[in-house]
Amino acid sequence: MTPDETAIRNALEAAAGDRLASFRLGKDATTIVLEVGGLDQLGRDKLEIAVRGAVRDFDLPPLRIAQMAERGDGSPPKRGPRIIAVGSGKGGVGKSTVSANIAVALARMGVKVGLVDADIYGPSQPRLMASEGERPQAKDKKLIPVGTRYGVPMLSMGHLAEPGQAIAWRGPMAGNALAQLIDAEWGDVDTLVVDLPPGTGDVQLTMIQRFKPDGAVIVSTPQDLALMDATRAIGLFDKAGVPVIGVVENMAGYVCPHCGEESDPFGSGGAEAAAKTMGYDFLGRIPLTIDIRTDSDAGRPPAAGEGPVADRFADIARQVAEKAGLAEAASA
Ligand SMILES: Nc1ncnc2c1ncn2[C@@H]1O[C@H](COP(=O)(O)OP(=O)(O)OP(=O)(O)O)[C@@H](O)[C@H]1O
Repeated sequence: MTPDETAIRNALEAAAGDRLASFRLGKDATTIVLEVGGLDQLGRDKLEIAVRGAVRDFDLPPLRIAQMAERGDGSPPKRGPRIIAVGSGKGGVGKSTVSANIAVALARMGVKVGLVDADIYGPSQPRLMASEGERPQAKDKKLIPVGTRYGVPMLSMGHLAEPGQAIAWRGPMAGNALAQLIDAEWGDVDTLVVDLPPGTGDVQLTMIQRFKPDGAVIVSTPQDLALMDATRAIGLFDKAGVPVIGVVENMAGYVCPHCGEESDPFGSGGAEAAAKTMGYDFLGRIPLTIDIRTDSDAGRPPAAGEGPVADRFADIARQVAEKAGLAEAASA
């Protein structure tokens, strides 16, 4: 395979995921076969558009795209655990903190949940879940998730990179590494909480299209700017046909470490109002507290403990479970 062909294949895989049945670069034609079983017409059209877009910048002989429906019965393709994606419009709003704590709270409810840190720019889950420095083993070319003391097996881009090394993933490379994290040996895990990279660019869109999350949770701070960004994040999931489970407002209200009084230096309620205006569910509000930061930095997710913050995460997780149909999974 020439290097060019590898690049084209990577781009195709990033766009089509396991829907790419075959690809052949001939002299007179570029033949791409897509597996479209279980997709409706709109889904098929979107897939083809994504594939055409992915190879647009390559100088190729004319494209010949064939669609085949091996699973012609309309059943969805066989896949692993269901995916709950956690996204945000911009960085630093606490998306990773909220993802980790939702996963821990779900595990406490009895959901068989795993955590994937897809944040290629700054993977922080190993620190949050006290699994820094772990290296996942592999079996039959599949990664085996790292166990954590919170009953949530996990995999992170941070586990794949050397500690302290900056990660400069290019799109297709990131897509392939992420695929390894999701398509891992998850055992009896039936739900994956996936902490997406912050923002709403192409990397995020490609990931969402490729891994087709079953639902999305949006994390936002109360500030206006963050809210506008959150709106963009919602738009991104809408565009990809991923149902938005709801919005979590983080860093809402400051809880004084001395007297426990809650004040609102950045305002609060903005995310709730915006979510409701747009017709999305509001899942809850997490205050800004020193304890959340210090405990998180020390690898102790507040949701694993007791107290008001743990209760709030439990409440958010309960709603996520209900809305994503995980409750039956937990009680089954
Ligand atoms: N409710 C909170 N109270 C206090 N500190 C918080 C809260 N939520 C998050 N933090 C702190 O804010 C910082 C950023 O949080 P986090 O890494 O979860 O954000 P993120 O949106 O995932 O960021 P990034 O874009 O870097 O991935 C961390 O130091 C975290 O401990």
